[in-house]
Amino acid sequence: MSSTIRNPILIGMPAAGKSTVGVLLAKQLGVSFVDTDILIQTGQGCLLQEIIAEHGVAGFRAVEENYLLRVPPDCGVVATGGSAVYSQKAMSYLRSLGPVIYLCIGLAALKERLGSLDERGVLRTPGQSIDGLYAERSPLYEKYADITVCTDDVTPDRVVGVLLDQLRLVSG
Ligand SMILES: Nc1ncnc2c1ncn2[C@@H]1O[C@H](COP(=O)(O)OP(=O)(O)O)[C@@H](O)[C@H]1O
Ligand SMILES: O=C(O)C1=C[C@@H](OP(=O)(O)O)[C@@H](O)[C@H](O)C1
Ligand SMILES: [Mg+2]
Repeated sequence: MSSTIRNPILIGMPAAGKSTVGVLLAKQLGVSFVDTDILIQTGQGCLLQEIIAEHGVAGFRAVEENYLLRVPPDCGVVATGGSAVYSQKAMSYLRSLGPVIYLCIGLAALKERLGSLDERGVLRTPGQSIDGLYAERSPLYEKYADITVCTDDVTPDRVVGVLLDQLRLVSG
């Protein structure tokens, strides 16, 4: 790794930009990039939506936890799926690998970016609204965050710039 910054772990709501920003950040740092959604899909040999359809919300969480716990220690930047924070065990493990970065987004901007929750395969209880999901998850993202960066009205490149400044501050 080109600096003392170890394995930044990105968390946040679906469509906050974890996958988009993660790969750009990895390129800037000269390190690898892992998207845990891709780890799950390639490991299971099917799409996330298919896992959710077959095993339900609780089943998907169990599968996801298993893959999060197997993220290798020197993996570079990690983009998690939005539901990663439901596993305290997985979050404790990921926090041991590097700083956890919460990419936050306001509810209005999220609604514009997100589109259909079902098409994106977002985990939720039947009939749960975006507002309900946002209220349920925001405290979890805040609880695990070492660094929080807001992404409303900010381009992905600019988010990476802000993040690099913050990471250098915490890494000394
Ligand atoms: N900072 C940003 N500003 C505007 N659109 C963004 C930004 N970051 C990501 N996007 C767009 O939002 C969508 C979701 O991004 P993605 O990286 O897949 O989010 P996540 O991995 O958090 O679910 C994509 O269409 C992406 O191009
Ligand atoms: O928030 C969620 O419930 C989910 C987010 C997805 O990842 P992104 O956050 O990258 O969209 C993916 O892990 C899965 O479809 C569940
Ligand atoms: Mg993603």
